Parts: sequence; structure tokens; C-alpha cells
Amino acid sequence: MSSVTKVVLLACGSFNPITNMHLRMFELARDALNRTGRYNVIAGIISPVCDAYGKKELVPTKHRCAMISLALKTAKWIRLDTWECEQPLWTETARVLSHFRVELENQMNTSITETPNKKRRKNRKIDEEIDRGPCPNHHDNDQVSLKLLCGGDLLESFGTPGLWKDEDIEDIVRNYGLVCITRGGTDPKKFIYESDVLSKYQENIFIVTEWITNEISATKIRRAMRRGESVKYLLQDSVIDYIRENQLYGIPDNKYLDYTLPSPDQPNIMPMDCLEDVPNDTHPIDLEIDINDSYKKNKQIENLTRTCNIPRCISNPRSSPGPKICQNVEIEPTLSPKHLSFDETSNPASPGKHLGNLDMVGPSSTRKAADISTSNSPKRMLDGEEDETYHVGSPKHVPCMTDLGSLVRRVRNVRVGSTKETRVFAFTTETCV
Ligand SMILES: Nc1ncnc2c1ncn2[C@@H]1O[C@H](COP(=O)(O)OP(=O)(O)OP(=O)(O)O)[C@@H](O)[C@H]1O
Ligand SMILES: NC(=O)c1ccc[n+]([C@@H]2O[C@H](COP(=O)(O)O)[C@@H](O)[C@H]2O)c1
Repeated sequence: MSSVTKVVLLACGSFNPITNMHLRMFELARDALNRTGRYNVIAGIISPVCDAYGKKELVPTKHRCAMISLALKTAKWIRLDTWECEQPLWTETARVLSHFRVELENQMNTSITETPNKKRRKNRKIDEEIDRGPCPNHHDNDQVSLKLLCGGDLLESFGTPGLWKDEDIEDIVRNYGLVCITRGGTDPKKFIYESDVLSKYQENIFIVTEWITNEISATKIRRAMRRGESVKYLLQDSVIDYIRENQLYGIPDNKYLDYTLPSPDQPNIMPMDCLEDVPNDTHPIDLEIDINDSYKKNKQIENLTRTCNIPRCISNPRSSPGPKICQNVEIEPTLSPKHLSFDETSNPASPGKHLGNLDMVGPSSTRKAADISTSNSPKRMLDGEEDETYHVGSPKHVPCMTDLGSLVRRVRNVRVGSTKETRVFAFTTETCV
């Protein structure tokens, strides 16, 4: 009678932040292994890399672990393990596997020979983890196989010269085994074919094809957040909330992270069709906004929206009650010191003129002020003149749906300055976000 091998899946990586695909990897692997009838996946472990790994944009362990814990709230059979990320130095993956194998063996042995209390003292940390979810070998003495769970890119990184020791690669595929989830741009079968050592142990390597292909990557998610784009449905909501609350990944002004979806019966939500009600020739506004003083900035923005006479607008659902018209309108989420860079060569001697280039990072429909310096005269903006060249290439409005609903920005010209001398024009097109 063929026996069924119990399997624990270990995923190592940055988890910066943990994405829905990281969670899905476990589901895909468990399905595939269980389907063979030879394996029974009983637990999953996520082991985030330590800060000393030093990867670009890696946020501190404390945050990555907190996000993993939040994301795992609904994943009953997967748990976070902090051993690796608590190490002062980076630990090679083969050592991490070896650590967990010893831990699993300890648990097996202690469960046979010791009382639960003794075991608890000896392996207190592991047991704390056990208490939070199912754990291998807790109830029986069967052999458990520990396997490294990874994506196709990690497998192919075996081929990067100097990154992995040959003996580590052999140790991993020979003594543990790999479960590899296909990922866009990788071809694990071909990679195995081309590697002598991987071919030798290929019965220990499981390629799981993800047919519902996706390109979720933590790098792309960080990029999207930096650019003020929505990442909803790519990360768990709780993780998005955590990122917002802790201002991670340089996204202090990301409107998508800052709002909750207003309820449909909220009276001042602007439907898409009201775009037609908005007059097309809003007069440009000349206002100086002090970006270093956020209270003043918000007040000024509020006044600005009043002056604009925006007919209807979406309001921040978390804002204080009060007159609804034009309050709390998010005009330009990119107007923050973080996202503004001033051209040092600007001429402070001519206040009121366009003195430098303002680089704005924001929704694609927002024009870069750098472009404006060539296509739109600052004098005209100051004088409130319309510049036809501006209208030609710029979207009047680009209808788009977001989880916020929709919002028309009516602000044309906003003067933004960090000091009196460094005045720069920010130029927002009429945009639907
Ligand atoms: N979309 C994906 N498909 C398959 N595997 C993935 C996917 N995203 C991540 N993985 C795998 O998850 C593990 C941990 O990945 P990691 O934390 O490095 O995520 P990442 O998205 O690759 O991050 P980054 O973009 O910051 O390099 C790796 O084995 C990686 O291959
Ligand atoms: N020689 C090694 O053991 C080795 C080399 C490169 C990456 N890794 C691991 O692979 C994972 C890859 O993570 P990233 O894709 O986020 O860099 C990390 O857990 C890292 O520790 C291990």
C-alpha cells in the first residue's frame, strides 16, 4: 500500500509587502500536491528575509511581519515564522530549511518522549506559533517532508552566477524538494532541463502551472503605490490599511489608500454623468499654497475649491460634518513636498513668474509641470489667460472608474511655493480620478 507523505511548505522571500499572489502560491501548491494522492500538505510557513538582506526598498521586518500576520488572518493553515528575520545577518535559504527541519524533528521527538509542559518550555517559541494555527507533527509521529515553495523567478535565480552555492542548490533539491509556481517570463521546465543538478533530482521538483496567469509582484505594487495608483484587490485590505497607517513605501498622498469607499446613498457623491453639468471654462485660479504647512495647505485648498465653485464634488467620508459643497475635495494629491522637486536654477529674482520646473508624480492624466514650462506661458497662467496649446493635448476629462467613485478636478493653475522665492506653478489638468 503506498503511503501518503505529509508535507510542510516553506516560502522564503522579502514579502515587501505580502501580496495576494504570495497567499495564492500556497493554495496552488497544496492543490497540486494533494491531487497526486501521494502527498498531504498539512502546513505552510512564511519566513520573511531579515533586514540585513539589504534589498532595495525593503521596509523593516517589524512592518513586513505585521502585514504578513494581517494577511494570514484568514489563512488557517499558513503561519508566519520570525526565526529567519530575527537573525542579525542574512541566512542562506539552505540554512533556513535546515533550521526548520530540525524544528520539525524536535517537535516530533518531543511529542513522543516528553510531557506537553516540558515540551512547551523547551520549544516555547514554536509552541507559541503552534497555538496560533495548525502545525505539522503536532498530533502524530509520521515523517514530514519539508519543501521549499517558490516562484519560477526564484528557481531561475539558481542560475545567477555567485548567488547560490552549488552545494546549496543540490542540498535543496536532493534533501528537501521544491514546489515551483510558474510566473510570467520564466520557463522552469526548460531551466531544469538545462541544469544537470536540477535534472538529476527532477522527481523532487514540482512545477505547478498557474493557468490563471498574473503579473502580481511586490515591486510593481510598490511602484503603483508610489505613483498614487490603486492596489486594491492585489493586497489584502488589512495590508493596505496598515501601509496607509504606517505611511510605508513613500505613499503619504496616495488617495486610494486614504479613502474608504463612500456609501452609494451618500448625497454628495458625484455620478459620472454629472461631468456634463460642469462648465468647461473654469477660470484659472491664482493661489499660493504653502506646501510646508499642511494645515494651511488644506485650508487654502478648501478655499480654492470654493472659489472654483465646483458644482458637486465627492467628499471625504471621514471628514467632519458641515457644509458639503466643495469641502475636503482632493484636488491634487501630488502636491506634497515629497513629490515636488524644484529646479535649483530657477530665478528667484522674478517673483510671479514661472521660476522653475515642478516635477509631479501622479495619475497619468496629470501633466508634468516640466512640460508646461515649454507649452504654457506662466505669464498667461498668472493673467488668467487661456492657452490653446494646453487644451489641445490635454484630456478635458478622462472618465475612469475607481473604487472612490469619480471626482472632477476643476483647478487649473495653482501656485505652489516652499518659500516666497521658490514659487513654482503646478498645473493640474481637468481630470477625473
Ligand atoms: N506572481 C507570482 N507568481 C509566482 N510566484 C511568485 C509571485 N510573486 C511572488 N512569488 C514568489 O514568492 C516568493 C517570495 O517572493 P518575494 O517576496 O521576493 O516577492 P516578489 O513579488 O518577487 O518581490 P519583489 O518584486 O520585491 O522582488 C518567491 O519565491 C517568488 O518567486
Ligand atoms: N544563496 C541563497 O541562499 C540565496 C540567494 C538569493 C536569494 N535567496 C533567498 O531567496 C529569497 C528571494 O527573495 P527576493 O526575490 O525577494 O530577493 C529570499 O528569501 C532570499 O534569502 C537565497
